[in-house]
Amino acid sequence: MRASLLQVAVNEDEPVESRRRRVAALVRDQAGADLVVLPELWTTGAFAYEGFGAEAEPLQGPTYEAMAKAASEAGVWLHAGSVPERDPDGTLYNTSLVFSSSGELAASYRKIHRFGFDKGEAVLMGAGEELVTVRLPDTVVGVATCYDLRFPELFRGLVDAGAETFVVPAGWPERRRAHWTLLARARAVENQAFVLACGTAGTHAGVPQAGHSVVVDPWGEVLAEAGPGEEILTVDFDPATVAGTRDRFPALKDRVLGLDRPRR
Ligand SMILES: O=C(O)CCC(=O)C(=O)O
Repeated sequence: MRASLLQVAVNEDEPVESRRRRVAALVRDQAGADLVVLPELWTTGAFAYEGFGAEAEPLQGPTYEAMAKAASEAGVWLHAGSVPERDPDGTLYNTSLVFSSSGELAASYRKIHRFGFDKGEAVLMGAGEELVTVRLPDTVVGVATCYDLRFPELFRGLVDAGAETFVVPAGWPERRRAHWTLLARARAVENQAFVLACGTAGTHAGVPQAGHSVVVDPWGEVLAEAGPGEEILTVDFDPATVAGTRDRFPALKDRVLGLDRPRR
């Protein structure tokens, strides 16, 4: 299976509509890949909180339209990263969109763990409540977004729902880059799954982005890692490795369930 992670540069000097057109062209260039992955909030920038309201879209908004078309033109499955979605009730969500190779919406995921503590996304956006997996021709993908990477129980939930490959779009900041790589590898090892973690490059709202998108195999080995700038990271991997690893080293079978709840 061939995946291309598009580590898009998100800088404020590029208008959102230009970036949308540029990214659609990059997706179209990936014909031949099985899966293309975009980062979190690549239209607005994950830290450009002030723009969330103005740039928010209905689910089937301009980014949805452009990405559905690009996926079908390239004939690739596309995890189109996330958009600031405005629900009909007015609530904003950080929503990921996954399209099939014919451009149908296969899944959408509203980010569960919102980042910012008492500001930014954490106060401006609603929290998703549903775990999302999506069956691709060669693997079952579990979807998570950026800050979600810090919450292993979410990934265990995705494993229980059948996930073999985690796709994690992000807008991870440079200042915590060491955590990004470490957590991507940890989620891969503990769940014996592939992790495809796609961040942004550039600087927006004064926050330099980490780049360094990474693909990790179920043994925790880094198969490919991007540098800091805009880059297309292409990797070939065999999803059957997941079942092989889980058979040969069946640690997931030794789980003791319910330890995340206090016991009497
Ligand atoms: O957890 C982190 O360090 C970064 C998270 C983040 O930037 C986000 O979720 O947007």
